[in-house]
Amino acid sequence: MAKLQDKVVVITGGISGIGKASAELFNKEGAKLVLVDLDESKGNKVAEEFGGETIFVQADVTSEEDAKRVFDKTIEKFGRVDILFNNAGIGATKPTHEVSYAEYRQTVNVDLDAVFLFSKLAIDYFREQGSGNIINTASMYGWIGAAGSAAYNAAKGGVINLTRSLGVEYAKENIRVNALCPGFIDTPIIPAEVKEALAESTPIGRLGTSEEMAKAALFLASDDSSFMTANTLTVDGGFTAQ
Ligand SMILES: NC(=O)C1=CN([C@@H]2O[C@H](COP(=O)(O)OP(=O)(O)OC[C@H]3O[C@@H](n4cnc5c(N)ncnc54)[C@H](O)[C@@H]3O)[C@@H](O)[C@H]2O)C=CC1
Ligand SMILES: CC(=O)C(C)=O
Repeated sequence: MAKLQDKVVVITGGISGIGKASAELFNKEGAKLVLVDLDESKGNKVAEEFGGETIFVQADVTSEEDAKRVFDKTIEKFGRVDILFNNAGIGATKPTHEVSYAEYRQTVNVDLDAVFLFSKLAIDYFREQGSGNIINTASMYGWIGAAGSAAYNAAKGGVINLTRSLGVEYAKENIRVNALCPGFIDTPIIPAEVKEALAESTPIGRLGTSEEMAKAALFLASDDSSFMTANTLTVDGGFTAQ
């Protein structure tokens, strides 16, 4: 039996990197997908590759109006929503003294505030339905300090504790909330010129792949993790143990 048969899954940042690999795996496991991202033509192409049970909704995750439209389209097409994968994100690599307040706000807006916005809207449907599952892509940088990405790290730390708080708050309503905390993964968010150094700094000696993150996300999305909520899954090649 497929692990996500007929489950309706909304994946933000679903057309690149970790989100796209997860969409591919979830699709193989029988899910109906709503891919959410910024680039309309790329999004429609990716959705077409997946076939009839996938739609793409162009949206900026920081916009409340766009977020509401995502759920309206999801209900219009599939009649329900079972899983929300808050995965969209932007990196931020600059010394803090060079970061403007507007840049800080944008990082926190995409990487943290949007997770609250989408979760809140999903929870309304989940409470009505009597079940639901939220997966948030945080980061190992939510656990540790690292130079040059203070806003990003603050946002991801916030995602971890937002996850715990929502998980505790809605556990009795059959709504699970967990976070995936990847280490350095080979996706477009990592600048090409630092990949080798990041691989060397990782105990396993390489970057992780999007496909490896997708398998971890599938664990959180499926009943394989049925007793897990308000918690985190760190998949980092040993980085945070150093
Ligand atoms: N690649 C890595 O080493 C790590 C990535 N992460 C997190 O994984 C998540 C996925 O990132 P990757 O797959 O690595 O990068 P990616 O750049 O391949 O994917 C991120 C996606 O989010 C979308 N996105 C960005 N801003 C958006 C907005 N305002 N509205 C809608 N969509 C938006 C992008 O267009 C892109 O498709 C992010 O939350 C990132 O912070 C966490 C730890 C490590
Ligand atoms: C993007 C990135 O490098 C992490 C660790 O989140």
